[in-house]
Amino acid sequence: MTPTIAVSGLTRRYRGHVALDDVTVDFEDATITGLLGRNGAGKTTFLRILAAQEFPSAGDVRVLGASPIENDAVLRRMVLIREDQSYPDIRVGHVLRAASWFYPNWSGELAATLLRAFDLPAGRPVKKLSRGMRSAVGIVVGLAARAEVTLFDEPYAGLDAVARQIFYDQLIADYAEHPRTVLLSTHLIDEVAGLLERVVMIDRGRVVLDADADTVRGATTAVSGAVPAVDTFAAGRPVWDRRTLASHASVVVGSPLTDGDRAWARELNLTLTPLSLQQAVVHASAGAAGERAEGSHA
Ligand SMILES: Nc1ncnc2c1ncn2[C@@H]1O[C@H](COP(=O)(O)OP(=O)(O)OP(=O)(O)O)[C@@H](O)[C@H]1O
Repeated sequence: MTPTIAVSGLTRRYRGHVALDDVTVDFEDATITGLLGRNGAGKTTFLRILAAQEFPSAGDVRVLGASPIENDAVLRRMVLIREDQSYPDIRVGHVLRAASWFYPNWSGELAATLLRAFDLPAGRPVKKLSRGMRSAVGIVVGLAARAEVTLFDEPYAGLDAVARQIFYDQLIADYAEHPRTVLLSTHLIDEVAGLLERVVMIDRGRVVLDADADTVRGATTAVSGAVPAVDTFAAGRPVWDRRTLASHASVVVGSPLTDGDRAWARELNLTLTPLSLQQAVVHASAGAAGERAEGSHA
């Protein structure tokens, strides 16, 4: 089956700087993927290229089977909501009406529900809204568009914790009824961990981790105890972090543990602590980057 988004060899250079470096990645239909990475990693550039708001220096991008560039038929089936989304000087209700004309799957009912949930005044000019309220308008458009490809780039600037939870709840509820390909770029990994089915981490323009979210979670465990016991247990496993304090050691093991491993850890008096998705992703990407560096030296 053709993937909803197919990216191959994508590179984006800005003068001397490489923002995306030979990225090859696919996204299937009906998946919520977290697009993760540090500041300046290349996430926004990647999403903007998918939405044809930015152009590749090299490589190929297909969205819904075609190039999105100047392709109205594709662009109407995708939505990109950005953190710094700007709107013309019109009222909230007009923004929603314009969006309803553009997006063929637009749900007026969902837009009305979201407007109420975020307590947004339809008659107020967007320019007079607070920063968080402006973000909420973006989220209303992004969800009510029900676009087959839904891209959110850190969409919650200024949104308080309650409003962010409304966003997550509404996204998951509407996605359950109308599955689509969702990419969510975020730094709040643990906050969205429950939503994510897949994580793709970009580091300095390259994909350093692409995995099922549950696999990443299940594959990373902190193991701590007496130094010799920890070292015995960790021998032969991928170790992504190691700290020692006097006779105590703590390592992050980056491979899944079997029941036998757990029983052995108990015998060795070790403490096993599963990592949160955020911690797991940080270690997994550092591990992957390390392997990449070793590979390049080989
Ligand atoms: N128009 C541009 N001109 C020059 N450099 C750019 C341009 N747009 C992006 N870059 C550079 O490309 C790199 C990737 O930027 P990008 O905005 O994609 O990162 P990001 O992962 O979204 O970061 P953040 O999490 O901080 O939003 C950065 O080094 C940035 O400075």
